[in-house]
Parts: sequence; structure tokens; C-alpha cells
Amino acid sequence: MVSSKKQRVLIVDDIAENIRMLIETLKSEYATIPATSGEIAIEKANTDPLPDLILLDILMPGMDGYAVCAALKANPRTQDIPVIFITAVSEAMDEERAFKAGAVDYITKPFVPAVVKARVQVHLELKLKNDLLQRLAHIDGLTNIYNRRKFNELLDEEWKRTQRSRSPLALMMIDVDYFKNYNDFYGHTAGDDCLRRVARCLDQTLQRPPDTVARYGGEEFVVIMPETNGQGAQYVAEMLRKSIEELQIPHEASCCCGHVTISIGLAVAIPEVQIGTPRELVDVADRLLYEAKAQGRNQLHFTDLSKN
Ligand SMILES: Nc1nc2c(ncn2[C@@H]2O[C@H](COP(=O)(O)OP(=O)(O)OP(=O)(O)O)[C@@H](O)[C@H]2O)c(=O)[nH]1
Repeated sequence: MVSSKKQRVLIVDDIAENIRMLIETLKSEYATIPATSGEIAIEKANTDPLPDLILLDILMPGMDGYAVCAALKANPRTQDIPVIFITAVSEAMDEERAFKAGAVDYITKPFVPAVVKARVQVHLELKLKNDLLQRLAHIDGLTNIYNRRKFNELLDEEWKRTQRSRSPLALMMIDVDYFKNYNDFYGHTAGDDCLRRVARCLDQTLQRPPDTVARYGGEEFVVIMPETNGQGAQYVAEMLRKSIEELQIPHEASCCCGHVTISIGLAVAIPEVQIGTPRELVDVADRLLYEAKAQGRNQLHFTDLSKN
């Protein structure tokens, strides 16, 4: 999947002829994106999808290459994009400064196309491998959604962001009802299949890009919804519960329904105002999930601390 798309190379140079030559050299194998100034480069580096590599001229009017590189490295979204500096041999190249700024390599002008291509290829192959490692570290192997490690990272990021903006953060703990009975009745392979369907359904039902579902462990899932008030979060939680019911996955061994259902604990709070740590928010949602289970399952239990 990753390799079927052309990798994207952002080429930054204030001289159009240099950009043209680099595009000519690379366009048969890579998607190229031109930028004629440091300011434009920062903008184009932050698009979706992100570039896989940046060729960055050092000497440019306005923001020079070092300043652009520093800005890219300061932004969590763009900090992992490899940067190769481009410099004329006549300009005294400060190699140490280039690597300290975060570059992975540098190329001197005038270009030798075969060398440019070879260096770009090496760094793009490394990038593919790094992306794959990142993916393996963050994606749950069974369900293909984020795993608990990634969830913890996202929760910490969103916690800080919503704390700064003083906006509510909603967190749901979700658990499949009577799932032990499901495994016992239908077998573990069918159980795995059921978890995959539940995960896909939760993921597809969430509409807003920052809303994220992850597998918390076993048959337990977690959803974070930044900048979402109690009413909105309650609406989404109810939609998730219904969407799982509507899958109508038969569950003859369930003690509450003839099909697979979920219970949800939902907590909404403004970080640091009503709740002191991300862990506490998880604990509140977990207690509510426990209540939902105790009171019959296939239901949502909810608290909006941001209203207090
Ligand atoms: N098939 C499959 N089963 C799993 C996986 N992870 C956890 N389970 C099973 O999920 C079941 C969870 O059971 P319990 O924690 O007792 O909860 P429950 O049966 O869902 O009951 P309630 O949560 O109270 O409704 C256990 O039987 C685990 O073995 C998995 O990856 N695949």
C-alpha cells in the first residue's frame, strides 16, 4: 500500500531553472512539488499528505535554508521529514551547521543528475523503512487501528492542546459485552473477526478527523474527541453504540441481546480545570463503563465535568 503511491519530494530553490532541472531529474520516479521561497516551502511542507523528502536550497532571499529547516524541525508534524540541503560549491558550505540544523545530507551545485537521484533514492528508502517501523509501533496488528501506545501519545498531546485552549476533551472507554461467551460459543477465530468488525465500524462511524479510536487491549476500545462538549460527545457515543447494534453480528451467548453490543463510559472535562491528569480522565470513563456494565450493558454512562 505504502509503496504503490509515488513518494513526494518538495524542491525549494529561489531560482526557477534549478527547480526545473531537479524536477527533470526526479519526475520519472517521484511526485515533485516546487517552492520558490522559504516561506512557501513551510506552507507546502505542512500539507496532507506530507512530503517524504525536502531538497532545500540554503541561500535564498527572505528565509534561508537554515531558518526553514529550523522551522520544520520545530513543528511536530514536519519534524521527521528528511531534509537534504542544496548549496553551490562556490558558497563556503558549513557542513557542520547543516547537520546541526537537522539535515540528513547535502548536495552541491552544479548538479550531477545521477548523484542527485542516487542520494534522493537512499534517503527515500530509509524514509519508507522508518514509516513502516512507526506504523508497526503504533498500529494494532489484529484490528488495524491505533494501539494503546499511540493512544497514550495522542491523549498526552490533546491534553496539552485542550489545556492551552481551555476547551473540553471527551474520552470514551468501550467494551464488547459478554465477549468471553462469544469466544466460548463461536471460537477464538470468530472472536478475532468480530473484534475486527467492531473496530472498523467504530473507526468509520467517527466523522471528525481529530476524533480517534484505538484498541485499548483485549475487547476494549477507547475514543478521544478533542474540543468536544458534553452534548456533542454524548451524541457521538450514542451513534457508536447504535452503529454496533446495527451490524447485527449474531451473539447467541449474550445475556442481554441476540447480537453483539457494546457498553460505553464517557467522561468530558477541561484538562487541569476539572481533572488533573490524563490518567484520571481514563479512570473516570472506566468507572462509568463499569456502571454501564452493571446496569445491564448495551448502554452509555456519561458525565460532563466541564459543566460544573
Ligand atoms: N478472540 C479474541 N478474544 C479476545 C482477544 N482479547 C481478549 N479476548 C477475550 O475477551 C474476553 C473478555 O472477557 P471478560 O473480560 O470476562 O468480559 P466479557 O465476557 O466481555 O463480559 P462483560 O465485559 O462483563 O460484558 C476474554 O475471554 C478474552 O480472552 C482477542 O484478541 N481475540
